[in-house]
Amino acid sequence: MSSFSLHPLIDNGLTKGNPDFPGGKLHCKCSKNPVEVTIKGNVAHNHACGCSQCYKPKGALFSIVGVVPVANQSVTANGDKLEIVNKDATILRHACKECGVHMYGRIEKDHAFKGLDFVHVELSDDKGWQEPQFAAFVSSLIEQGFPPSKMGEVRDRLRSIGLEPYDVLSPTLMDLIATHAAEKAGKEKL
Ligand SMILES: N[C@@H](CCC(=O)N[C@@H](CSCO)C(=O)NCC(=O)O)C(=O)O
Ligand SMILES: [Zn+2]
Ligand SMILES: [Zn+2]
Repeated sequence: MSSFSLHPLIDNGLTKGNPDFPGGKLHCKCSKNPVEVTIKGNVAHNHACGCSQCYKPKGALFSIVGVVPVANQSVTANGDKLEIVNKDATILRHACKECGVHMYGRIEKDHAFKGLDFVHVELSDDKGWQEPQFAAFVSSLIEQGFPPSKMGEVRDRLRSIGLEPYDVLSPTLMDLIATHAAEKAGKEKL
C-alpha cells in the first residue's frame, strides 16, 4: 500500500475510454444549484498534471485534465457561480465560488492551445471519457512541498499504471508549442 494518492481516478489503474463516447456533463460539488458544464464528444490529451495550478481533489497529488474544442463546451446551469481563479494565468480557470471546483479553463491570449478548454472528467458521472495518456509536470510536486526523496516512488507508480512521467508536457504537446513558436517567429521549415 502506497502512502500517497496519485488521484482517485487512477489509483487502481486506468479505465479505458470509449472511442465512440458522445460526450457528457460535468458538475461542481455543490449539493444545491451545482454548476453544470455540457461537453460534446470526448476529451483529448487527457493527462495527470502535477502542477500547482490545476484542480486536484483533496489528498491527490495530481489533477486529471484533458482538452476539448471551445465550441464543444458550454455552461448549461448556474454559470453565475463561476469566477476566474487567477486572471494572470495563461489558462483562465473558471471555478465555482462556493465549492472551489474548476469547471473549465480557457486560454484567451495567443498560445498553441488557444481554442481548447481544459476540463476534469472526474466531475462527470458519465462513463467513456478518454483515459489519461501520460503524466505532466511531475517534478512540480516538489514546489508544492512533496519530498524529493519520494519522487522515484511517484514515477514508478505512474509507469506501473502505464503513464509515462514528464516534467513538462508530453513530446507531442511540446512539439505543438514549439511549432507555434516557430510559426510566430517566421521560421522556415527545414
Ligand atoms: N511548475 C509550475 C508549472 C505550471 C505550468 O506551467 N502548468 C502548465 C500545465 S497545466 C495543464 O497541463 C501550464 O500550461 N500552465 C499555464 C497555466 O497554468 O496557466 C507549477 O507547478 O505551477
Ligand atoms: Zn459548486
Ligand atoms: Zn496543470
